Amino acid sequence: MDSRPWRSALYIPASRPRAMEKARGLPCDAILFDLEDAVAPAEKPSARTALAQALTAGGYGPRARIVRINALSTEWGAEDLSTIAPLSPDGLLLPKVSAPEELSVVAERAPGIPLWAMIESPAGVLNAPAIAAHPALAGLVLGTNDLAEALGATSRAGLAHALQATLLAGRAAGRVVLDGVCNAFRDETQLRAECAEGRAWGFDGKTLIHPAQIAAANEIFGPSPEELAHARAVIDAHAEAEAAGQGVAVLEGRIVESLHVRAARVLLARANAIEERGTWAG
Ligand SMILES: CC(C)(COP(=O)(O)OP(=O)(O)OC[C@H]1O[C@@H](n2cnc3c(N)ncnc32)[C@H](O)[C@@H]1OP(=O)(O)O)[C@@H](O)C(=O)NCCC(=O)NCCSC(=O)C[C@H](O)C(=O)O
Ligand SMILES: [Mg+2]
Repeated sequence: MDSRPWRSALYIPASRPRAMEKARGLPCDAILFDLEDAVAPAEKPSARTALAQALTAGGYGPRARIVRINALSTEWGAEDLSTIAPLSPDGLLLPKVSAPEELSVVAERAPGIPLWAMIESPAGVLNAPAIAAHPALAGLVLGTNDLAEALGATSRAGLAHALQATLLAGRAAGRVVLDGVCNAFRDETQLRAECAEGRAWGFDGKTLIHPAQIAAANEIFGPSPEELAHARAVIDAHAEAEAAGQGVAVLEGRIVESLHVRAARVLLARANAIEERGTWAG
């Protein structure tokens, strides 16, 4: 079982060297180095070079280093791929994926590198099951800004069906699925509400745009002390029932079956993986 946490995935425009430097000390689970929409056309070549230097220099510790390249249909995509793939990032994030064939083209040119797909168009959502099932795919990332524009949605509620359909597709294929960003990066209340909703729906974590958003995402997508205590109690109660020859236990007025024990073990394993990250020093 892979217990790697994905609570917080921070976008960093590769055109911001100070931000790429700062990320070496930030407690996010993943860094999404961006060569796409956060980088202006005139800055694309210099951002690509700066990112290659940052990846070569290293120092990102246990944070997953995922690079969002420009689509291969753009004038920058091919060079992004040929520059970044040899540096063995932990993943390549492809924007605006609408069909699994787009993954195959990249997988052929970057064999062995896990691919991530941004689902941020109506076609992407409708084809999410086939995209999620692609053998090179590690995870799906919701692009709620592009999706809202394409759908004409003016609230997160208007995106709910698309978000949940993507989550369903990702889960059916056993992939990591990350929620979209909260644009109001100084609004802690809105961020916490989105994180709580995303976690309740089943997302593994949230994509972020500012370091100030990391703590809330880590807290809300990570197991709470109460959840951990409950998980241990579930395991103990089930073990006691089993020792007494019963298949089902009762804890605090609720039944506990083996599926609850499985879920409790997953939670404890994730908590251990988070703890093992220790101090987050580079
Ligand atoms: C939103 C920002 C432009 C704000 O930047 P700024 O005004 O510089 O913020 P601060 O002054 O508060 O910064 C404080 C310090 O934090 C560092 N910083 C800021 N942002 C980041 C970051 N993302 N990663 C790492 N470090 C960061 C600053 O350098 C300051 O450091 P220090 O010098 O030590 O004080 C900016 O946050 C930003 O550019 N964010 C990322 C925007 C982005 O990537 N957007 C694209 C992805 S969102 C998207 O498109 C998803 C999807 O495709 C969709 O369709 O939805
Ligand atoms: Mg987008």
